[in-house]
Amino acid sequence: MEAKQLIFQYGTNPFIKNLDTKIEKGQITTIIGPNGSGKSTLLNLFVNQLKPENGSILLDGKELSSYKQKKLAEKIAIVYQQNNAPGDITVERLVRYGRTPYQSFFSNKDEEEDQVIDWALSVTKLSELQTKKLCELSGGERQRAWIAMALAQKTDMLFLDEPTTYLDVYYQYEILNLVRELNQTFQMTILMVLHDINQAIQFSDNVIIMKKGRIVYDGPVREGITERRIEEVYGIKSMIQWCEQNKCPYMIPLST
Ligand SMILES: Nc1ncnc2c1ncn2[C@@H]1O[C@H](COP(=O)(O)OP(=O)(O)OP(=O)(O)O)[C@@H](O)[C@H]1O
Repeated sequence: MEAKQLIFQYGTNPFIKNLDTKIEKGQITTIIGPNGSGKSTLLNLFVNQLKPENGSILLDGKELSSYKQKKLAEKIAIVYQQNNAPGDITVERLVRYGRTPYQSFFSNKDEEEDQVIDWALSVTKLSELQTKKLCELSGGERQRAWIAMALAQKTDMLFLDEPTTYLDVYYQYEILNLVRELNQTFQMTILMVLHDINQAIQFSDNVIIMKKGRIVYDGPVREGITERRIEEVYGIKSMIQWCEQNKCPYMIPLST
């Protein structure tokens, strides 16, 4: 997936100007940046929820805007930070909604549909909870249910907008480990927005760093996150250290 010379504006002032980027197939790309830098805007442009003023977004070499909504839903699944559904809906029913793009008058056999639902529930470790209502789940379980629904769409690409917000550190890592597993086991292309820089380092191949609607860095995560760039983008001093156990760098914000 590729964005070329993208221009987008809210109201009259262009917010995103001549933005170019490429989302690498089969990799995990994370968008980071301060509040209001344009992370969700970019993600929403990539799923055709927002329309650019100019420039193009290509998906498999074809203009994103030329895809019918149903066809696009067979290619990209998205999990938002806050998802809405009636609390009394069961997990199984929610996950079944993920099959909507595939439903037609000549519907697939029920068995095939059930197999996909079972697969999505099992990957997200929700098989035992499938008869529970959403309102009876913990925050982490609920987020997994939304991911299961997205998986039921059977897409190659999974986009997530701040999937760990409102979760404690245990569930944050549970979700991020699941995302990594989906990437490694099923070669899903992942694009997500995260706030936590250390989680971005730990779980991504590539990072897009945004500030005020433009891309400051776009490339391999470990090369992109430097003390200098953290200061330039977030305005804070920091120290990047090496964690032997995780075999990856981590960023410590400094208080002065
Ligand atoms: N619907 C809208 N109408 C007008 N301006 C908007 C709208 N949505 C977002 N903006 C503005 O666009 C800018 C980018 O917003 P966006 O939500 O993409 O940032 P973000 O990096 O995802 O922020 P956060 O980290 O706070 O979620 C902000 O200045 C925001 O106020």
